[in-house]
Amino acid sequence: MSEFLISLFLETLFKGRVWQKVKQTPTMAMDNFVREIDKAFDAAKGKKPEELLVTYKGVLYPSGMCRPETFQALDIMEVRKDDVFLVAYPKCGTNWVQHILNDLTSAVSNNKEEVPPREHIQMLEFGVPEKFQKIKSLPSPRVFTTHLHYDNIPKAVFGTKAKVLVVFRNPKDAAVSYYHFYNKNPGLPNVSSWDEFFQKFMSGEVCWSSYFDHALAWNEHMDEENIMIITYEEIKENLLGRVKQIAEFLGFSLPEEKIQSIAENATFESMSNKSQETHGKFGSIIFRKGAVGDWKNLFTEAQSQEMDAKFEECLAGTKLGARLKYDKYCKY
Ligand SMILES: Nc1ncnc2c1ncn2[C@@H]1O[C@H](COP(=O)(O)OS(=O)(=O)O)[C@@H](OP(=O)(O)O)[C@H]1O
Repeated sequence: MSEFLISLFLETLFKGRVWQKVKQTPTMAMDNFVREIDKAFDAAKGKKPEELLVTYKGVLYPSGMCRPETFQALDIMEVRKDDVFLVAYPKCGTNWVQHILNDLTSAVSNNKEEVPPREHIQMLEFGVPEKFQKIKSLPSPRVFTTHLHYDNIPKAVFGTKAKVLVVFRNPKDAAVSYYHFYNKNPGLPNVSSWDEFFQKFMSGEVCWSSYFDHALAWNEHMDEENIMIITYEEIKENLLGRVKQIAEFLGFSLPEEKIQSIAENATFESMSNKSQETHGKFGSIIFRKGAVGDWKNLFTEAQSQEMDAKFEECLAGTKLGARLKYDKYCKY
């Protein structure tokens, strides 16, 4: 089949006119995904800063990716008990852990040759509402990702036995990563300086709202059945061990060599080397540095103290606060 016919076919598929079980190679699915992100990237370039954001139920979102109709359709999404949900505040390691989950679920999937173009639709709040129709025919186990606050995740997710993996990162590195993302991503309005962004981050005037509100909500739910919390720093400390732990949480039994190869494919080096292929123009924006402690290059002493005080006020003495190892990762 010519490239033109393949793209026409996938385009039709994505628009919802045809949706059946389709045998695609991973490369076909990925190429289509990359085309879609590149399109979104180029479309955002012509927009005015005020057109780049949309507010839904009091929370800011990038208008190029999120629309009210999709949030409404998401509220009534059908959830399966073997679905896997990855929840992460922006810049806490979403793409990293999504990659691990995709590899783990592919490894246990019986229909390995059928690779649905799931990358289009994995992020719950992105894209068109029609995608929820397509989602219905995806084979299990399906993997979904979201940056949404606990309160905005469909209740059905917690009403089933679906597994929920929640990723957090220390707030100082998350803020720095988010700052660079705001400035390099044409889909978000530029901020004039780190100082300006720091204040926005602290007050929650950023897309998906306040880091601290997200953390406080998860602190209340982290011990519930089918919920597992993991931190960026824990994965960084021991990638192989964490891949194993995630596989156990999902109830997957895989050979040691498979776990090892999934971990090898999930190193920052491996993912950033392939990022052009996997994420198109967003590749170099998402896979920036992949380090712990980059905050020391931007935070002033006063900003560091302000963050320390906020952490003390919100999360010190909490279970999630302890897991974040604030003193180890956020102090000089
Ligand atoms: N494999 C691997 N190892 C280590 N670090 C990694 C990896 N993959 C992504 N990253 C880093 O995660 C940061 C991006 O976070 P997200 O994927 O959550 O971003 S997004 O909100 O979905 O845009 C971003 O962090 P910064 O480099 O600090 O900006 C990425 O570099």
